[in-house]
Amino acid sequence: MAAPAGELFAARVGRLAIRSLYREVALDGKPGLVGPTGNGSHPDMDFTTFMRSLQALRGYFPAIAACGLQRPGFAPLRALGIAAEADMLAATAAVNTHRGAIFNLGLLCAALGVLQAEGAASSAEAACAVVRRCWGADILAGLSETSADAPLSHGLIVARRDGSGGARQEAASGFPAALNVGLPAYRAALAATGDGELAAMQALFALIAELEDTNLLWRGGRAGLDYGRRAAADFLAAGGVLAADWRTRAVGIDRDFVARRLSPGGSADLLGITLFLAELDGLA
Ligand SMILES: CC(C)(COP(=O)(O)OP(=O)(O)OC[C@H]1O[C@@H](n2cnc3c(N)ncnc32)[C@H](O[C@H]2O[C@H](COP(=O)(O)OP(=O)(O)OP(=O)(O)O)[C@@H](O)[C@H]2O)[C@@H]1O)[C@@H](O)C(=O)NCCC(=O)NCCS
Ligand SMILES: Nc1ncnc2[nH]cnc12
Repeated sequence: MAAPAGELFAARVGRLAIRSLYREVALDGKPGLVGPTGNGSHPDMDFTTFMRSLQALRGYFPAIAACGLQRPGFAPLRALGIAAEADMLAATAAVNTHRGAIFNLGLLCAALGVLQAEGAASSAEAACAVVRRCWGADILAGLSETSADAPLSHGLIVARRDGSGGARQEAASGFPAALNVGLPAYRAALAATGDGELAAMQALFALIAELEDTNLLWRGGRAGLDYGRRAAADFLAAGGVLAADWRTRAVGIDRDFVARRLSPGGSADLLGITLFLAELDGLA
């Protein structure tokens, strides 16, 4: 018997989510980040840890897309996200690989479910607008909440110390960094080179240059964030991936990030989201 349409839809969304996260981690030479041939500023994880994490999340993205078909409030999405975090931590021996992605990409998968239920076409702009419209207020409420079951995260610590809205602000605002920075950089570099990996690298540097990445803030404070953003902006000003010597420059930035223990983990998550959004037009 054929699977119901909702199940097929959710499975398609889930496959796109996993593929986008795979493309992010498989991109080699990212500064300070884990890739297939290095672990950047992360002694506690490597490429295999990320593969285990992705395997553990295979069921989550279709499940949250299917939940979106019911046009849910925030509470059921949060419950799915918390369960997925537990699955991730069990698969990685308690290393945090995809916390941001579980949250960000989970919300976007649910948004696609809402659009499908409303009979609306899916696009990057429409999916981001659903997240803002349907769940933005509940997401922001979490910024001021702490309790025994919601202990202080690194993001909440830097929110209080440095006044950064972090992952919650980005999601509640409808992912402006992914829509207005990552996606245009990705599309322009893809048009110029025809190479998806080069385009992804350009998008990553564009995101690092602009984002208030709470991982950079957590690891390096305001000076670390400023350093990381300036290094990425200089890379782009020198031509980014269109410059003949871009790989040498990227290797130098990676070396500098590792020497300072800096990791742009939030920008890496938003690259995963950018790659997801780039494939949304026409996903029915
Ligand atoms: C709402 C949550 C995302 C929690 O957010 P919060 O800010 O309170 O908590 P964090 O634990 O800091 O996680 C946020 C992660 O989001 C990524 N991120 C950072 N900046 C941004 C940004 N500006 N925009 C978007 N996303 C951003 C980033 O994720 C990556 O970093 C992870 C590694 O982080 P961490 O362990 O802190 O780093 P290390 O430096 O390695 O630690 P040490 O070695 O020093 O110990 C990595 O996983 C990347 O993903 C931030 O870390 C959400 O998690 C939440 O509330 N969940 C509950 C479930 C829920 O509500 N779900 C809703 C429906 S899905
Ligand atoms: N490739 C990566 N390396 C380190 N942290 C990350 N968070 C998301 N992707 C990451």
